[in-house]
Amino acid sequence: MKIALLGYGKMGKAIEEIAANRGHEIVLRVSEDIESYNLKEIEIDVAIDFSVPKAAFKNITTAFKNKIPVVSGTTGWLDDYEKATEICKKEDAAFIYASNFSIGVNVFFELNKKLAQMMKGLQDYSVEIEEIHHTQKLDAPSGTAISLAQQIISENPNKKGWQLDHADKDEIPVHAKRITDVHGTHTVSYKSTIDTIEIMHMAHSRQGFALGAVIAAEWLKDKKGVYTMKDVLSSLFE
Ligand SMILES: NC(=O)C1=CN([C@@H]2O[C@H](COP(=O)(O)OP(=O)(O)OC[C@H]3O[C@@H](n4cnc5c(N)ncnc54)[C@H](O)[C@@H]3O)[C@@H](O)[C@H]2O)C=CC1
Ligand SMILES: O=C(O)C1=N[C@H](C(=O)O)C[C@H](O)C1
Repeated sequence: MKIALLGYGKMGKAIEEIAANRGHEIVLRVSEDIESYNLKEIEIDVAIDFSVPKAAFKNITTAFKNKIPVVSGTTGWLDDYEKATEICKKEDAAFIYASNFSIGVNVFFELNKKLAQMMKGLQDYSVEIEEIHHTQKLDAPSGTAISLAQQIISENPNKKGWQLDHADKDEIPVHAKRITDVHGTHTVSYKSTIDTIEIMHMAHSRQGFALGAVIAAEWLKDKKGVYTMKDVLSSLFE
């Protein structure tokens, strides 16, 4: 598979290594807007975008206009997600976005939904989310923490939204901490005066995110349409 890396930072480099181990070729490494490249001149099977919030939408939709399938893991640009999916469909391209490509986190997402279903009627418990990441991270809270909050909100009619730190009773407080060299730790806690129930995922490196993104790219390569990581991992969750 010929891969274009949109964003060649920490994740771009981790993906390069895993892609090479799986027999793929990196044909383009981009650290600026892809409008400055003539994509028609390069043979690309799939683009993998791990860049910066301000660049993601333009780079992803430029790839769609060149009929290149896109796997995107960039966080912090999701106000434009619906617009991106419309352009994908209009251009008959293919797209997977995930706030977290790690297979472990996708299992954690399923646990989070199940736990939220079980806890929604237990009014003595209050729910909160904590995420910890390295100090270079540009966005807060993390995309993964937002996904976790949205999953709880979908299951629990008493929760209408989320807020960083100080939340009203009908909102979920999300705490974002920045500590050197932490790859990504997410905890969902339900606390009462009697006890605490917690689920936690801790990434030990960037390998899990990178492997998940390459698996998603292999799965998406010959497809059209808009998908999620749950589609990619459907056989795991049957
Ligand atoms: N969905 C997931 O599983 C994961 C998502 N992420 C997200 O991926 C993104 C990148 O993370 P890192 O690699 O750690 O960040 P990084 O800061 O190491 O790399 C970002 C790269 O984007 C490049 N860039 C800047 N402007 C650009 C433009 N206009 N077009 C293309 N590239 C441009 C920068 O030169 C830099 O090399 C972040 O949004 C992060 O939250 C990170 C890990 C896992
Ligand atoms: O920036 C990171 O590093 C990460 N970002 C993603 C997020 O915002 O959820 C995923 C992972 O936690 C690492």
